Amino acid sequence: EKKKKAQLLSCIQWIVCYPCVSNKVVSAGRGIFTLAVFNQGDFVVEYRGELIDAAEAEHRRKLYHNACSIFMFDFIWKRKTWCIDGALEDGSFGRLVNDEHKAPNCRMKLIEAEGKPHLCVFALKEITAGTEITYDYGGKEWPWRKEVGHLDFFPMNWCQGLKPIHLDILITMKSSLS
Ligand SMILES: C[S@@+](CC[C@H](N)C(=O)[O-])C[C@H]1O[C@@H](n2cnc3c(N)ncnc32)[C@H](O)[C@@H]1O
Repeated sequence: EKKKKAQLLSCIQWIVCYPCVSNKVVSAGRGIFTLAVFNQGDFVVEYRGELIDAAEAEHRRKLYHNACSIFMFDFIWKRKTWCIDGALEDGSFGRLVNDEHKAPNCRMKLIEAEGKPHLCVFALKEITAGTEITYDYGGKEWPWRKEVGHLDFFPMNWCQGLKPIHLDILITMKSSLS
């Protein structure tokens, strides 16, 4: 168990954040690139933030600018909608991983640890050093997939009314990831 936890922590330190220039759309903003090799199935990074319920998430979406709402990750856990609010610039990397729906190298999974849900990114295949970490944000027609190019061109409030994401794999772990 200790070894597993140490591995998870060191994985996180292998990741570095650069302004994103490698994405097809230059204005993807920041992206997360790995400095080390990840193998298929490896834990890569956690999408960290504040765990809130659906009512609080709805309330915050009304208050937040789109640029903050985009960091609110809705998901279903124990038959209810929950949200990890990653709007705060807390220096964590998971919230900065960009979307890739055609050939993502990672996927998001829901992990339950010590009775709480955690959103964790796992490698779908071997990822070589220097590669941008990406996962598929899910079903929505995200504006950048239409290659619009910049957040300023996105319609107002397009973040509101997004459907929660069903993450189909649930792993239960005893120890916390933090
Ligand atoms: C959760 S944030 C990811 C981190 C973001 N790149 C940043 O710099 O803060 C989601 C935002 O990143 C941008 N983004 C994510 N994936 C993208 C992609 N494939 N192409 C263009 N922009 C993308 C969009 O502006 C989106 O609103």
